[in-house]
Amino acid sequence: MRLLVSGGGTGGHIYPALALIDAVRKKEPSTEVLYVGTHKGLENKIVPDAGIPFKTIQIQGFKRSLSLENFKTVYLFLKSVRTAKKYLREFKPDVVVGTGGFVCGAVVYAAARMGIPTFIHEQNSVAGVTNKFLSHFVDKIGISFTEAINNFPAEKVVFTGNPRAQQVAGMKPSGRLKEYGLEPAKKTVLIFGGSRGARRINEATVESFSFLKDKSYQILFVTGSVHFDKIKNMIGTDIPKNIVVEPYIPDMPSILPEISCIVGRAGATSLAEITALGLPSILVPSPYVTNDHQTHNAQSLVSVHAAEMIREKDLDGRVLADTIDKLMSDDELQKAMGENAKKAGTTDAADRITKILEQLITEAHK
Ligand SMILES: CC(=O)N[C@H]1[C@@H](OP(=O)(O)OP(=O)(O)OC[C@H]2O[C@@H](n3ccc(=O)[nH]c3=O)[C@H](O)[C@@H]2O)O[C@H](CO)[C@@H](O)[C@@H]1O
Repeated sequence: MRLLVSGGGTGGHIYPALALIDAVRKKEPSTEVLYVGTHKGLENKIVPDAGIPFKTIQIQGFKRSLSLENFKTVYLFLKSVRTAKKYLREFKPDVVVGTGGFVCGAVVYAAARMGIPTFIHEQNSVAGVTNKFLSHFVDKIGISFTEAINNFPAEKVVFTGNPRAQQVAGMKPSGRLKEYGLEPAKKTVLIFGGSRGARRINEATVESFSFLKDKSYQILFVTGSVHFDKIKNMIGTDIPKNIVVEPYIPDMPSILPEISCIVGRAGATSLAEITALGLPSILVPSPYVTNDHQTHNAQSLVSVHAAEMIREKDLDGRVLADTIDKLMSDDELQKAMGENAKKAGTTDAADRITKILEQLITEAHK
């Protein structure tokens, strides 16, 4: 298969794409892949680091208010469609996949206009702007929450789940926590604010240190690369012995099976990982995302007693520490929440999507 994938900006759009590429390559080892992103998004580092051929186009998102910048956005969109068409003519993909973010808007739109089979994946319960736009042009749409069907032409929609879930499902503890100076034998709480980190979660975590410093469990606190220096300065040299602070974990799936509880945002790809492994979680949805979709994501787990939710407006060090401690002091509760999380997961998304791509290619050759 010749597979062109585009998606970017944040990890939540990139890791599902990489998981899908991984699955397609496992099934068809001769598959040729090209990934198209921007030089500004996280994909500019994550994709080349994964050894996947990578090309960039320049694009930017629309401002919600009427502004001169929007004229520049339209100009860049039309220019990026031309660049995308050039890449498509050179690479000659059998199928083009978009996993969200502005960049895939231009690439998937260009492919559809050229008559190449197209598929988009929506990770969230409420669709993003790019996927809503693209839904009018693509052949098929994979969703990860049944509610998302309302955002799209129903006849194109297939429930697939998130391919990242399949990648992490069944992974076993590997002892990797040792590399971060943690003790694999101890229970570990992982705190992180999505792929870019979250200022409020970081600040509340630093405030919670004084309440958590003498606990029997340990904490891996991941700040997000851009926040790391500031947080390190805020903490100073007085880091409690049971807490390790890191900017970013490049290979998150390898450490997740050793984690007892996750504290984080409610990004859809993080939730796919949490449910694939059956982990209890404490979720602080970002209030800054389109249509408050992270609260919807979080509620899907809270409603089945798989997660606790703290609204960002209610978050401080004391609330965070108390919520963590309540969960970490109750093995039965951890177990029950973990089991409920696992029941909520779908772990064959990559296989389902691979099958759809194969069908699209077969139909195109008829
Ligand atoms: C602010 C924003 O727009 N967030 C959106 C973004 O979140 P974001 O990019 O934060 O995505 P998610 O929380 O869904 O996923 C984060 C991904 O990054 C990985 N990771 C994270 C930290 C780290 O140190 N190492 C690492 O590998 C996680 O394992 C996970 O695979 O995309 C999601 C999926 O469309 C959306 O639901 C979110 O609302």
